[in-house]
Amino acid sequence: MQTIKRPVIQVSGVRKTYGQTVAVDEVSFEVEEGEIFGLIGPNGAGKTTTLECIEGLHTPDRGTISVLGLDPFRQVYKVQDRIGVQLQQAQLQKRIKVWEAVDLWASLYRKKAIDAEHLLQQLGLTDKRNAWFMNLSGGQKQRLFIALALINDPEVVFLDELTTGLDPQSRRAIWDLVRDIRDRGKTVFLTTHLMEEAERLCDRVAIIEHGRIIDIDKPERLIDRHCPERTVVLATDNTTAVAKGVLQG
Ligand SMILES: Nc1ncnc2c1ncn2[C@@H]1O[C@H](COP(=O)(O)OP(=O)(O)OP(=O)(O)O)[C@@H](O)[C@H]1O
Repeated sequence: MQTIKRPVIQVSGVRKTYGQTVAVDEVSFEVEEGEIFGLIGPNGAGKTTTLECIEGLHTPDRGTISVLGLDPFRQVYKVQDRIGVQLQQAQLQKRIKVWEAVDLWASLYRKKAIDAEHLLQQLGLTDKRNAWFMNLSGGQKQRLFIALALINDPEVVFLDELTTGLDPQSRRAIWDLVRDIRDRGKTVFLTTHLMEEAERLCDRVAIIEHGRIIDIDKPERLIDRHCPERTVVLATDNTTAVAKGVLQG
């Protein structure tokens, strides 16, 4: 018997503009409990704007968003307790130590945080607990961001361009960690511009271009439809092959 999964994120007819710029328009999709859902598109397509509307950081001009049955903008505190959000590099001080960052983040939540030492161990950061943030490698920084996003034991985790700039080995290590998060029953929503990342990691993917969703499906079906030749080109960071067609237009 097939289990019916409940949608944990519902986005319906969302439009968001910045002055004259229409960042996203008529965006609709649902993310099911326990899946890794990817939003893929080229630079400027509207990925971050969509993500930030779902996180409650922006209010859409039009349309509705529900996260775990709550309005992420009006019920921001209730939602924040139940979601984990990946930070961007510039949001951590250079001279904060790994354990201090984890301790600080744990203190921001009303509910009891999960065991920080265990979390650092799971993410391979125990040896780095006394290191300054600025002295971590790119992959270690991203692992720390994942640790911070998991500190409140969230039901839904949001990751924005998590592996951009990482070498292939670090990227694969991060993918394993993201799969672990899903396998522990959490829902993951991520943005990427790498088709390879979407293909290897995501259960379902939405393609966004010029602010509009053009297709949603399992990655292998999207590749069949949108890049049947599977022509590959080098991505902007020169490390990963991406499928032409989806990202190159
Ligand atoms: N705060 C802002 N003010 C004005 N325009 C913005 C703002 N944020 C985003 N935009 C514009 O909205 C559009 C969508 O941007 P967004 O950052 O959502 O795209 P993206 O797909 O995440 O791009 P990237 O992959 O480069 O991060 C772009 O044209 C961008 O220039």
